[in-house]
Amino acid sequence: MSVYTSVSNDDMQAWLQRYALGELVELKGIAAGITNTNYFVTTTHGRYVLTLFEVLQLAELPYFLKLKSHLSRHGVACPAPIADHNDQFASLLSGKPACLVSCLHGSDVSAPNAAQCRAVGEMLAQMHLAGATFPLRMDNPRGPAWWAHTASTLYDAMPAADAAMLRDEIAFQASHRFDFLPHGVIHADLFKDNVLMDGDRIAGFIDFYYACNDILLYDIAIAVNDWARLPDGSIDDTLASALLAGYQTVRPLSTSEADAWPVMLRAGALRFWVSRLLDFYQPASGELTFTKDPGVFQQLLAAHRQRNSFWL
Ligand SMILES: Nc1ncnc2c1ncn2[C@@H]1O[C@H](COP(=O)(O)OP(=O)(O)OP(=O)(O)O)[C@@H](O)[C@H]1O
Ligand SMILES: N[C@@H](CCO)C(=O)O
Repeated sequence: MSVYTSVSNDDMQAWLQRYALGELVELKGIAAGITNTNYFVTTTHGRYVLTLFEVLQLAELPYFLKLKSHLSRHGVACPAPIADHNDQFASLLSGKPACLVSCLHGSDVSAPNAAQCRAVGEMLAQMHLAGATFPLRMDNPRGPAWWAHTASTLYDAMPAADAAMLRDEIAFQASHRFDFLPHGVIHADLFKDNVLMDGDRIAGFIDFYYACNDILLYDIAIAVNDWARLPDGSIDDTLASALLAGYQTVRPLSTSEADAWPVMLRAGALRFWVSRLLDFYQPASGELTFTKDPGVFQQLLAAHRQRNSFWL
């Protein structure tokens, strides 16, 4: 149960007075989720999701909440943050930065079908277009400088063959930069558990807390690496093609983007191999996150490195 911070009904009712949302009817902890504490909040006006941020600080939230607000205002399926009477999206509750967002009707899927992958691709492209008018900027905190530095702290702890592969891929990526490709706001973590589906329709993208400015194609690669990945670590070409086809109904890829695709898939796999290795070898103190298997992304990266033909 990921309710790390408890909120009493009295505290919630008092905090709700900051909003034009009526009176508290029910407060129910959400079991899913790893990083933050989430509750369903029912008031006399409707149903919302309360997030208490366990890691991010109050001052770090405006970029992410303003982005969600911008995207939602542009019709991208994602929760809309609710502003309080001070026109703020976040304030402290039970000692933690907290916000309320609209509640979506959907749930995440673990084994998506092609129609769902197509819908994800289409919505991702809509998000990329809508992001073009978002005025704030955020550098990618987990880009090439981060993975190179992080890997340097891990090599000694890793089996020699794995460390050699990691070194080799980091050198490969350093010699294949695509900074000339279209950039914009990317989600950067659009895994299956960060999309709520309502049948084959997207109810909403969630968890924008790695969103940043980076290469748009990289965002597609991250999504394909999770949405089309089979339990054995290989990529299902039908699902990958469906996601890319959906994307291209909205934003067709250029020849330069198509040429960069195999390298970008490797970059997406590398980024999550490194973050999972970091969690595995150097778990943060006061650990709230559950370690996910780094081997999955090493396996995927190895498959991408061996493959000669791709879907673009
Ligand atoms: N706006 C929303 N509408 C409906 N349900 C939501 C909404 N936001 C979150 N949820 C539900 O809460 C669960 C946990 O949310 P989320 O995955 O964002 O948790 P987290 O701990 O903040 O992030 P993570 O698990 O990625 O570290 C989701 O799987 C979903 O079931
Ligand atoms: N989606 C990430 C975790 C959150 O960043 C992973 O599966 O490693």
